[in-house]
Amino acid sequence: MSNGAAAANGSSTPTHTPSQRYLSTRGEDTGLSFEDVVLKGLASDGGLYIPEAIPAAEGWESWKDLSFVDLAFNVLSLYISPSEIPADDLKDIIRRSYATFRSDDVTPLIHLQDNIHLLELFHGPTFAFKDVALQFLGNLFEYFLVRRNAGKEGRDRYHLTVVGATSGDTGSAAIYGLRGKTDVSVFMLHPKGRVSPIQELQMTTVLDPNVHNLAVTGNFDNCQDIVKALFADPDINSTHKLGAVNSINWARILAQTVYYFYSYFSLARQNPDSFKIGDKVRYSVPSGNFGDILAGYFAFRMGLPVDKFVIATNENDILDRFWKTGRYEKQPAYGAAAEGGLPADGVKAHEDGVKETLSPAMDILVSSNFERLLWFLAYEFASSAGMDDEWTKKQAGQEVATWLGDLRRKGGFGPVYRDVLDAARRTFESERVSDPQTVEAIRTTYMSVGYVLDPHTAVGVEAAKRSLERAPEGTKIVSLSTAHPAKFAGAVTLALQGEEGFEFGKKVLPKEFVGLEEREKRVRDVANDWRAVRELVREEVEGEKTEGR
Ligand SMILES: Cc1ncc(COP(=O)(O)O)c(C=O)c1O
Ligand SMILES: N[C@@H](CCOP(=O)(O)O)C(=O)O
Repeated sequence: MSNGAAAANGSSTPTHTPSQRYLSTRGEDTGLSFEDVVLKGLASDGGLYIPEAIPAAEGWESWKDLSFVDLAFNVLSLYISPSEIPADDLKDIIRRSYATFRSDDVTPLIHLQDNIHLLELFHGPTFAFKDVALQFLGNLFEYFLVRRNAGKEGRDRYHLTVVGATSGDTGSAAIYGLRGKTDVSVFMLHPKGRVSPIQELQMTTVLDPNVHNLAVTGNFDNCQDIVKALFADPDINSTHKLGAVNSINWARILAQTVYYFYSYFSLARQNPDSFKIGDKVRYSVPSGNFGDILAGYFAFRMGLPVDKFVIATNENDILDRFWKTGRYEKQPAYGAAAEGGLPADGVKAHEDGVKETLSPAMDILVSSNFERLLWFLAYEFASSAGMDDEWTKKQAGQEVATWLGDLRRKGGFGPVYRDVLDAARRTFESERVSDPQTVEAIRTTYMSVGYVLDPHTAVGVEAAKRSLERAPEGTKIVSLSTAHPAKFAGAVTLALQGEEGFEFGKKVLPKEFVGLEEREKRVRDVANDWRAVRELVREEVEGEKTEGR
């Protein structure tokens, strides 16, 4: 499969290159514009949007000294036609999105130890990597809505009803990206009692009238399923324009692609003697919904020299099991949980199969973005038949629809064809990191270099170390640091309590989090029932529209 995999297919958007037109992974929606897919979020056939072709980043080497904002403009313009967003407007959206970050580098790279560098992605407003995409997406929604609503009044205005699911971080990042914006209501579903106390406070202390926090009796996957059920419901879709902030929204993946390029150039700048532009780098990515690592895959397919992506999972290890067995199954047929009862490392497994770990944002049973990778793997497999591009794409869409149908009906699919698995293994490898190993990674990192890792980042660092043991001598790895440690006080304190010089309040806690628990909160409990959520959404949006917001 080449970088510019597609030829133009006679789509309805002739001013767009193939990488600026979008199709659904399940094959039924094609030829959509960037604005269409950003506002729709999820395709009507239940699939996720992907560009019809991955563009080659021609001359990417010359981007090496660009600021984050200028680099972002170069990357994003390959996927967004200037006929949709003129260049100056896109530059302005990007500039405003990253002006809210506490670091001039936006996503600074630091040397951790040996050949491991950390890509710090938590310098945005909510101290999590999600801000990189959600600050941008919030401004993008606003841009499209202002344009659509020019000269319109009252009920003629396009009102976006954002519904999202969070295991902790997407929620606050989306809320901070959208709070107070005109013509948008935000409904954020989190699993009640299964996000960290700081994460919960970050969401529930935002009192803007357009923000609604819903605590669902259930797990993250139940929240994600409710969101998908709402998108699939013709009833609410005819009365409300639903919008997505989860990584099912293509703009989330696209914005995250930028920091793979940026970190690559930072690595070259910081290591002039041992890493040159053109050398291959390895990335370790703490993974749950597979969005962050998929953004890296796009950067790689655009031409960034990457030797491997390491998928780092916690004990909710559906991805790790896929890479080991070729089977994608909610319930493991092998490994700790299959050995009967609680696994040896003592993690609590809920009846629903999701384990409650020290890295709760990754407590996810089914990784929604894996579907996008599956499409590219299926496309590559189908292209060996030597048919034309239209046939090949159709075939890929059908294959994905069959796999996802089996996942829904039978709880899993696979083993996939050997060639598909081999292709997945050429670009990715995987590691599963248990809670005790996570604690140990936080402790040993602190003891050796004095750096405090958050538990998700620790999963990535532990996987990075294991991967380097297999890698060719001198390989450099960038491990993604996806959240600030202060968001996960329990895990960090468990690992570091009593260690010399460690004091959570002084060493870890940023001033922005002090006093959060004293603030007023707003949250509603809801059952794990998508119809009940639908009625609540209707009621609230009606109220907002009546008040003219
Ligand atoms: C802190 C943190 N790390 C890692 C992840 C996993 O990222 P992804 O879901 O994109 O795989 C998440 C949640 O998405 C997260 O919040
Ligand atoms: N870990 C996420 C779960 C939602 O994933 P998303 O990237 O698809 O929004 C979270 O913290 O909410």
